[in-house]
Amino acid sequence: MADVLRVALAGLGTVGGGVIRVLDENRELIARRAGRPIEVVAVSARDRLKNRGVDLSRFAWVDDTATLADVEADVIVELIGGSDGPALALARRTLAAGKGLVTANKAMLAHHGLDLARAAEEAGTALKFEAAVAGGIPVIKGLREGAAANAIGRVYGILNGTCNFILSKMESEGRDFAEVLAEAQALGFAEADPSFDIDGVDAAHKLSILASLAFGTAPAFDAVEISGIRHLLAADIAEAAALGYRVRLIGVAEAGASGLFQRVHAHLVPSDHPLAHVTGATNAVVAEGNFVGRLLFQGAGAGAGPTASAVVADLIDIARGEFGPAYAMPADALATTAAADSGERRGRAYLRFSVADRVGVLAEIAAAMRDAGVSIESLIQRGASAEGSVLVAIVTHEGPERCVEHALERLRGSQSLTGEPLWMHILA
Ligand SMILES: NC(=O)c1ccc[n+]([C@@H]2O[C@H](COP(=O)([O-])OP(=O)(O)OC[C@H]3O[C@@H](n4cnc5c(N)ncnc54)[C@H](O)[C@@H]3O)[C@@H](O)[C@H]2O)c1
Ligand SMILES: N[C@@H](CCO)C(=O)O
Ligand code: NA
Repeated sequence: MADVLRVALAGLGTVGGGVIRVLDENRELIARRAGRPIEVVAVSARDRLKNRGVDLSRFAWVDDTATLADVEADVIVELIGGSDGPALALARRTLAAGKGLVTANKAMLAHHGLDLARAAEEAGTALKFEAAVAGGIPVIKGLREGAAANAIGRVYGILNGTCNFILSKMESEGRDFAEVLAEAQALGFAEADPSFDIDGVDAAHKLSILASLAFGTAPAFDAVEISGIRHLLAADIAEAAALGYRVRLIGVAEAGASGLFQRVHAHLVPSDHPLAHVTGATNAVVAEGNFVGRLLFQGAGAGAGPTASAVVADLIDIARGEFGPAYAMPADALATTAAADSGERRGRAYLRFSVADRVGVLAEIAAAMRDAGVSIESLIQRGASAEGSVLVAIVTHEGPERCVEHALERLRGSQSLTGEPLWMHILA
């Protein structure tokens, strides 16, 4: 083993800048823990002249990011982002050259993780991605190593800091979604395309990685049912609070009778559940193991310091020679599992309708529920808006989700509805 672990770094933005700061500030400690110093030898980003507040003059600069894979380094750290394009080109070239790859890029892993894992195995090198899921929280290590003895029944959690920040602000300040979004973007943890955050795609990228580790299955991003928080109103959050719940965007993966079920959706979380108390950009992941019981991982899911902390932890593992297959078992041993039929799902639902304020509307909604076999637990109707609409919020008893779908189909096109109904699941 060489005396030094040589690192080349692609991408010098929020996370890349953070990695240089962590390696500088904790240099001695990291060298002692890793058994040898970890040295950045070369860097690459789009703009060489940009002031990043760190001294880059000590590193070789590489203009063409893909060729960073060819420099004399042991590990390439990819912090550019994007599922394809320069990040993927660099990742493939790095592994083909037999060098280790550390990445925070959940979009790339969700789409190409299996191929990259195979390439790493063929080359006998490391592919590590602790920073890609829940930033600084060691949840990849937790599932891959700490919980490795368990069959996992379900893994779920708050996987997107931007959405959780928005939902907590809506909750504490009673403001609507659009007002809070700009504030979240200004904080630097939103994705380059913030629709990835608010439409649930980023959380789905992360969920597909967690599910693979938890269930020993090939990552299956296309099988994740995805919806986001764009259509939530401050009134939904207030209704949820009145009913004893908080609203959180939850990614959940669960082994079902017909296959693996994966969904990202706004949920009502009972206010005594640990996830109800996770506020701001914090992330939290729960894993239910058959021997260890319920594990809760919680902490900073985004931001320069926490995310860089996870990147450097991966580098320390590689410096120690401690790495195995990327997904905890060889890529060819990962099962290809069918997506569970969502029609099998049972649960309780929160349904919100914007309706015209006139006679018979409530009866029409109640009839659609009755005819579809949905049992209503509670129903609240609240005040008229300027446009003469009122909000009707319904909580159902537990039952098949398919029945709720049928009820909503019956109401589609109804003159009584003044907007699209909103459906949130209630976390069990
Ligand atoms: N910011 C976070 O909190 C966070 C948390 C977890 C994971 N991530 C992931 O980490 C990665 C980096 O995120 P970030 O927030 O640091 O992004 P960023 O936009 O702050 O930085 C991106 C860097 O990549 C460089 N870059 C962009 N396109 C390039 C190209 N074509 N060629 C060469 N360099 C290019 C930019 O110059 C910049 O230095 C992404 O995959 C992101 O999803 C970010
Ligand atoms: N955009 C992501 C960054 C961390 O992956 C978030 O808001 O959680
Ligand atoms: Na992590």
